Amino acid sequence: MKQDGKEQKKQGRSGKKLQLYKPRKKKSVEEDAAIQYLQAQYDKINPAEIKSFKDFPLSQKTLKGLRENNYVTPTEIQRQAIGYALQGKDILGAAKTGSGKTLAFLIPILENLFCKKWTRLDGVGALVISPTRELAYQIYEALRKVGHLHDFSAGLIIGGQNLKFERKRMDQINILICTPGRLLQHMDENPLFDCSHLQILVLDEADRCLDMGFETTMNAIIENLPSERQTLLFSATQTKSVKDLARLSLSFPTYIAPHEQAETVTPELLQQSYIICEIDEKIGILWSFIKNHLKQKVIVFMATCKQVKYTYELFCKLRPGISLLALYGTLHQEKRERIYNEFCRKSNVVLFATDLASRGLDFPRVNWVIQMDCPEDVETYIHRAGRTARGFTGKGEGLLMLLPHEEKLVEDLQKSKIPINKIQVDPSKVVAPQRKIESLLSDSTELKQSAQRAFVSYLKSVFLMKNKEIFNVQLLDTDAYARSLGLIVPPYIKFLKKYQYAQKRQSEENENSDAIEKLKAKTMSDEGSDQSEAEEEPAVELEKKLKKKKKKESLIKFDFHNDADSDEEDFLQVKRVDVDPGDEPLEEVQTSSKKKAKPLTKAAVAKKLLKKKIKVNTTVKFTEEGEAMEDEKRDVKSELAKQFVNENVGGIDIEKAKEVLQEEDKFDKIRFREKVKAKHKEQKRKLKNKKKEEEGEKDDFGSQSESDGPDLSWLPDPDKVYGKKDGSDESGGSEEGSGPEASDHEDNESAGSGDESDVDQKFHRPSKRKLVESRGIPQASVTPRKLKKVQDVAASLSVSEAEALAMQLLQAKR
Ligand SMILES: Nc1ncnc2c1ncn2[C@@H]1O[C@H](COP(=O)(O)OP(=O)(O)OP(=O)(O)O)[C@@H](O)[C@H]1O
Repeated sequence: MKQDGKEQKKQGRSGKKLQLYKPRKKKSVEEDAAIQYLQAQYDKINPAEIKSFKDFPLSQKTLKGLRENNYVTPTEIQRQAIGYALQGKDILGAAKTGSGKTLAFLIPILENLFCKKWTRLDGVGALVISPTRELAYQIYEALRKVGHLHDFSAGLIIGGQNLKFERKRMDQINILICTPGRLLQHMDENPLFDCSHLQILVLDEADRCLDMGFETTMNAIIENLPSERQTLLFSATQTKSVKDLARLSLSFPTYIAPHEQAETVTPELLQQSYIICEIDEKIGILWSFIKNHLKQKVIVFMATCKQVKYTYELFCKLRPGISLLALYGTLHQEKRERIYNEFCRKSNVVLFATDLASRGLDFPRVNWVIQMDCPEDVETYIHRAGRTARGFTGKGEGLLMLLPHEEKLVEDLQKSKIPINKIQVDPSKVVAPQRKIESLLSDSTELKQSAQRAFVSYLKSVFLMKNKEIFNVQLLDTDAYARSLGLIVPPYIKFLKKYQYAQKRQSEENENSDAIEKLKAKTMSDEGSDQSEAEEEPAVELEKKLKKKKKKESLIKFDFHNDADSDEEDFLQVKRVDVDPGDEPLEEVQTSSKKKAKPLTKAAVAKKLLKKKIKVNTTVKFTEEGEAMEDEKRDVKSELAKQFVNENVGGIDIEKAKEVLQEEDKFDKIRFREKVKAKHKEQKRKLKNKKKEEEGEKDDFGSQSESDGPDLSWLPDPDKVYGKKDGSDESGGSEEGSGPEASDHEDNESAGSGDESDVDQKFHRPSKRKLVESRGIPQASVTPRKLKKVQDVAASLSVSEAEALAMQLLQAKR
């Protein structure tokens, strides 16, 4: 059927072809004859009889191409697979790494298209899909070398290249080598892309192409391909999954695994060993290894791009004395190609790489493969290790670094027929450039950030691994790992904290549900006896409470969009899950979201204080106007203390501090004495005021101030006029006149004197001293203001009035 469709197509275009191309009648007759002969031989192929490529019924162009590249004797997989492939069978090919699987599918492709007289105008006849760009490039190069004598056009369609350029040429390509993503892009977007006449589909590293990572892409690609085609699957770790094979709709595939009965699944000349070390020893061991293998070609595999990037940057700065290269997925395509070619070319070089370089890449003469981080599974180990000891005679060594709890992997390796031996590291030969790394990091923020990223990405990769028996992030000494990378302060591992928190919650929930179960069980067992309803309540109640708690918790779930590894800031979003909004108040959510706000650490507080230049443990008092008052106690007075404060040196000099305190003590004593004096003065003043007040209350004239009321100092001194009554009057001063007796008399007087008594009460009673002064003391000694008052009052009263007033006063006194 395939053949028929092809023939029809060719006939339909034949007229056009003759006009465009030179007639090649003679040549085509010869070719037809050759093709017929070859095709007739296909059924007779016996792999056991094949000694060289010549023994296969191959076209002269292919044989010449092989010869030119020194391919004379086919490898085991080539011997067994090529015959079946030429017969048009679907193949599942599994063979050790470096055993020549590439030629095992390239030769059948060339022969298939040759026999079908495929031309440029026939479009895509063969499709080879590879999981990585580098591998696709390598296959393309191998095809160009072996198939250059054929007239087919070949194209490499991988990501990171010029899409427009590829688009225009897609309709002219006969053999297409591609990666899944880019192929699907052309299938979806490029109207010129047509693979409806595809003859052969090849999946190199088939198990990888069909695994979870490429599942949807591959499914979409397969849907676009004609179902009538030959399919060849090759890998060192071939899939036998019925599901995978069903996806590809293989028709009775032939399983070819020449090494299935072999003692080992890895190349015979590959010497494999492993060491057990602590996580913080890895960098030192790697550094020492490189320093001891300066004349070798080494590949170092790590778990993540960020680790590769950091180790490369760090080791470049440490200058080990050998070329260093790094190959990982996030590099620009051009750079990836340059590094790939450079590593192929050089002989004394170290390549740090991710698993991007673990499959299929055929770097020549690699001496060592170091697996610095535990491989995900046995398959990954096989592919990584297989980058050395390739081809017929290739030798090589592999070293696997494992953490103590990762040693379980060795059992799996040995079960999978991988001969691996444990070796010990000679500690005397391990020199970790720890100090140098730390100083490099302190000098370069970029390098430090790179280290932080490497740290987090490694932990995350461990966390995401499926095999939890081997990969357990909880068992890692993260602080030690951070230190080994040169990070004195280990970065915050957000995703891990989140996970630990979730786990804690889970265990709490489990405990609670256990408690419920126990209570329920108890209730059930007691049911036979006299069990009241009230006694059943605890289990039910507890369950209800837990349900309520769960509901509350579901309200306050947060969605951390950007995870630990992301360099962006946190973005918190409240996510309400399966909750009836009527059940719980909104406040609940809000308060909880506040609680979830970033915790204020002591370090953060200290930073804030430093930034705002706030002195801790100090009290600042403010006036009512809001002005800061100086704290006298904290003011230093002595010169020595001032000097001490200004020096502001870290640490405490006890002796000097003592001297300063003694000096300050003197000033403190003076200050204290002054304070006591002031206090006494104040007390005296208060007492005086109090007395004055009391006096004022009892005073007939209602005023204590000498200046306030009318001054009657001009009146004659009653003592002088009437003689002294007793000695106490004089000694008591002005206050003596306001005794209890006087007040009694005043009361009586006021009762009988009518208006006059009212007038009396308005005037201040002058002190005896003033009365004396107004008479005897020269006027110059009286203050001008008082003098004026005296004059004013004197002027306002007539002599008789004044005398009457004086008499009244004297009577009252008596
Ligand atoms: N018949 C041969 N004679 C000599 N050298 C060969 C032959 N076939 C392949 N080689 C060489 O062996 C090396 C490994 O071949 P190839 O890359 O095809 O191995 P592979 O089985 O695909 O390995 P992997 O599983 O790692 O992809 C290549 O350098 C290739 O040139």
